[in-house]
Amino acid sequence: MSVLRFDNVSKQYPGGHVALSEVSFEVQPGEMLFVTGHSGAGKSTLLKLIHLAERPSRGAVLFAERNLLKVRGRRVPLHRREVGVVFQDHRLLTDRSVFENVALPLILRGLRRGEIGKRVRSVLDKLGLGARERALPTQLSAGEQQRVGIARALVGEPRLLLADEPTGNLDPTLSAEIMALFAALPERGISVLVASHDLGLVKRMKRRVLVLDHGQLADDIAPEDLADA
Ligand SMILES: Nc1ncnc2c1ncn2[C@@H]1O[C@H](COP(=O)(O)OP(=O)(O)OP(=O)(O)O)[C@@H](O)[C@H]1O
Repeated sequence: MSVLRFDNVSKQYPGGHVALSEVSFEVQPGEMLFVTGHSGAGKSTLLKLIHLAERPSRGAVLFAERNLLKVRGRRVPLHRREVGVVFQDHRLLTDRSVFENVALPLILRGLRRGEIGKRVRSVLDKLGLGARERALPTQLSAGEQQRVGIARALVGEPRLLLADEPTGNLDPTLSAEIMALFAALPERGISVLVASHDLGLVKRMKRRVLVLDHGQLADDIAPEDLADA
């Protein structure tokens, strides 16, 4: 069973701009892949359709065989529990501590305090942030801030992690560290889909790459074919 399937998905924004055109692909559980392409190619739009920030104009997006068109109203938050999202600007609450930022998704779910503490500390430890739980985001380095964003996306134990230009603000060393964190997730059964326009970084990771060109899926490159791409 695939974790994600796009069946001939098109997205036309109000105003007429076609951001995605008849895109089809499938992602298996525990697979890590990239989506790349020029600015405006449709990378962010593709991710938005998966976490239901946008809806397709035509075609179907299936998550664990569930057609997301049928996910409406109160079911949207339930769907989002299964999909963690990491943004380039990490979108942390600046007046809340690292612990509180990461705890937020679990508080919204109504989990008990003890359970929240256990889960938040476990994910902070895994990401090397155990000693920083009381810090405010502004007291952290850029790489640490991004790791807090990743911790918040992972604390709910999603099936799929989406990351939109997650290393856009980081230097090459920190980018490589963040990518190594992502690359370790598939062995925990978490699929990872990363949007990035950084071709060098994408190639170094030696994973499957979807290439978007003006909204069309121009290529779907297997890791073994990457050197020739
Ligand atoms: N809300 C919107 N309304 C209208 N057009 C939009 C909207 N969001 C995106 N677009 C357009 O859709 C196209 C695809 O945008 P998208 O953000 O998906 O591209 P991208 O590949 O992520 O680009 P970038 O690398 O610059 O972030 C662009 O031409 C963009 O201007």
